[in-house]
Amino acid sequence: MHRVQVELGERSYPIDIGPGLLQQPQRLLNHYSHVVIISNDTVAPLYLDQASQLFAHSQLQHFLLPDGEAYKTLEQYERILSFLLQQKFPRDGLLVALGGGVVGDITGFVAASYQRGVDFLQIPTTLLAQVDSSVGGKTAVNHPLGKNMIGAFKQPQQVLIDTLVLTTLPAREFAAGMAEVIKYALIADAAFFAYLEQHSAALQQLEPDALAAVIRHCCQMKASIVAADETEQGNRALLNLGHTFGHAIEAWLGYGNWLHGEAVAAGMVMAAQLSQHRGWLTEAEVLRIKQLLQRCSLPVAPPEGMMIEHFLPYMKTDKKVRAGKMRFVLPTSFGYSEVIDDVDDTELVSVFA
Ligand SMILES: NC(=O)c1ccc[n+]([C@@H]2O[C@H](COP(=O)([O-])OP(=O)(O)OC[C@H]3O[C@@H](n4cnc5c(N)ncnc54)[C@H](O)[C@@H]3O)[C@@H](O)[C@H]2O)c1
Ligand SMILES: O=C(O)C(=O)C[C@@H](O)[C@H](O)[C@H](O)COP(=O)(O)O
Ligand SMILES: [Zn+2]
Repeated sequence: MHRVQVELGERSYPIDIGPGLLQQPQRLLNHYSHVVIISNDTVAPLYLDQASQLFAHSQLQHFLLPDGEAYKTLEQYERILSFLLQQKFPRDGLLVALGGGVVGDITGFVAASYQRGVDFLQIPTTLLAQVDSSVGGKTAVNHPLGKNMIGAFKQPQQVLIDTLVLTTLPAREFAAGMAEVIKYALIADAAFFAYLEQHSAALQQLEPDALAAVIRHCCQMKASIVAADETEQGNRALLNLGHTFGHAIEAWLGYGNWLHGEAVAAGMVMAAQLSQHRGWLTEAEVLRIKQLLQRCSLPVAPPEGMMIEHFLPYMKTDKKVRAGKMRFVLPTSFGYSEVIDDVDDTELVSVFA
């Protein structure tokens, strides 16, 4: 087992990574008298029994959401709150998110707000959730007018990553997780990009050593970024590479039509093309990015029919907007990205017309 620590003073917590952790109750740091596991109707039949064994000494209940990004909504958030209130769930209880990023984000937001905050544990079951969404405390639900627009920062008490659960993950979902993995390489780690080029086939075959190494590396990178900037006042925004475009794609198509990771993949290519336009990346470097994404079965262009005028309304309400100006995370060299605030509509139209 590997442990990565997120250093946030009194809100610090460990991320434990290894095969079979769902069957190791001794890994749990804290014990609670009341526990509610929140999952969905795809993950629960696979892993709810195992996860329940972790809490054999607690009063345990579960709540299942319908599966999908389309249900990361205020309506489902309210359903969970009503359940907790009906069950008289106490303020010193523990909520457990068992699932992918959708379950994690909505459970985290409930944990941030139920009785002004209760403890929660992340048990991420997708690659995307294991390398990204379960770490760092961003929680949210979507709104038709914008992605993740309603939420809070709320750190979990612990993140428990059982790498064996990835054996049941559909290939398309694994690919979506690879988009966030490649994102870390483009933010700050060209050597990691080269590693991914060499190991993308092994990763898709779930080769245990490569998989554990990649999950650990991404968690370490995210833990460092979050420890330095918990609430995104500065460099945490780098984790948004590809998301300014990607979130627009998800919202414009209707949540769930493209997976989050797929939208981020296309968004990272758009960001790279903007960098090429500015002379920060060469054509060959943009091609290298596209080729790795394609080798991971990810899209490298926006959806058919989506033009820059469809992106702009969403991008103008992006959470990175400051003083009315859009800000973009762009690679300023290969394997290094920065937040850029002087991109205007004219440049976007000229690059993506
Ligand atoms: N909070 C953050 O920092 C952060 C970071 C990245 C993404 N996100 C959010 O995460 C969400 C995407 O997460 P996701 O990609 O995990 O999608 P998801 O939660 O929808 O899960 C993907 C699919 O896989 C299924 N599934 C989950 N685990 C499985 C398993 N082990 N075996 C079989 N099926 C399994 C799910 O039921 C679902 O159908 C988006 O809403 C995105 O905005 C948040
Ligand atoms: O943790 C972060 O910070 C991220 O930006 C990680 C992203 O992968 C994630 O999709 C996040 O939810 C996007 O941030 P948002 O603030 O634009 O919702
Ligand atoms: Zn993301």
